[in-house]
Amino acid sequence: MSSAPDFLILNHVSKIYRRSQGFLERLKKADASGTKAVSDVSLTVRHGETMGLVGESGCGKSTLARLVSGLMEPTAGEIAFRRDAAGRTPRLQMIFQDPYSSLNGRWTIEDIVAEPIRVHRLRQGRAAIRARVDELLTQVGLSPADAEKYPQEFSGGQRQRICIARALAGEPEFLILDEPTSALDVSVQAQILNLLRDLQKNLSLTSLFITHNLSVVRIMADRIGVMYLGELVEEAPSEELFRRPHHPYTRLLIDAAPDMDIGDRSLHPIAGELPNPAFPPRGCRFHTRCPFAGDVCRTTAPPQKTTEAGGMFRCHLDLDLSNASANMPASKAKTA
Ligand SMILES: Nc1ncnc2c1ncn2[C@@H]1O[C@H](COP(=O)(O)OP(=O)(O)OP(=O)(O)O)[C@@H](O)[C@H]1O
Repeated sequence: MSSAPDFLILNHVSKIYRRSQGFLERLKKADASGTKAVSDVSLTVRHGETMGLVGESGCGKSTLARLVSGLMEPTAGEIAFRRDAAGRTPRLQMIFQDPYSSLNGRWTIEDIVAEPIRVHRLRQGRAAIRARVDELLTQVGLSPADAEKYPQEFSGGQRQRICIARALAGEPEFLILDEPTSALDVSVQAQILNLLRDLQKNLSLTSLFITHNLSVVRIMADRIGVMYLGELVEEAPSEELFRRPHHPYTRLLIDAAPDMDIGDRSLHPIAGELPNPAFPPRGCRFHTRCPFAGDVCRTTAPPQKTTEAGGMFRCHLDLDLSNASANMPASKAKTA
């Protein structure tokens, strides 16, 4: 386990999106509390570490990212960053999925990348700012000559490089990456992931990396948290999570992940539908799709268990999922 100091701590964080109910919903006795997008999530990110967050669409990953970034307040729980001697929280930047909509088409690349430098007063004077823009463009694999151009003159991968340069321009200590390669072609995806990995190493950034694709997060993250219907169901050092997953959902995500080495593009879907997060199943939220679910899973929320490798999981069962696919309930359940 890393001995680095704690950088970010989430303590029993929840977020409910309230909504007004229609007449029919009241008749059906629908849950008035709204969508529980994030439910009682506790997590620690250490200094210099990349924490990956993975789960299917709708599991609450982006909501968690927005809570951590301060764009939204949690309904319950606390989010605390390590502060420096002056009591300041770390400078934070975000990189989003869609490099098309996140760049202003009327601004030149120079204006876009220079904006955080100006806002945070990181360089003084036009020449110094321009020199820094050139340096950043080079760092992300673009050319200083690109500074004069506009976003629409670039491909998706190049636009994501511009977004990365803009994020780095703010000299962040903490980076939130929300599906930064999901909108890109698979070959471009690999280039951007390589770039991000090099930057992480060279700039020793602490980051939260969000994706629905376990293959991607495996390349990027030191630790991985797996979310299902708003809950963190497993969390472990990356290699450990792949070597010995403890939660059936993690096993299914591993089986669903495309093989990045052979340029596989397809994420094989997981059987069964994700239930509506406004009405999560009783007991273990995953029981409706779990090939191992027993009676206790249908009635009682699973306890949180810790592993020898410094991970945690929430499952009533203690399954050996290291090899067998969870689609085939051949795994040995030691306890039920
Ligand atoms: N502003 C909102 N108002 C109401 N419900 C919302 C809002 N944003 C998200 N939700 C709901 O909260 C749940 C979690 O959404 P969230 O976007 O956090 O998940 P996600 O795992 O990031 O999925 P995706 O990858 O599709 O963005 C979903 O059921 C979603 O419909």
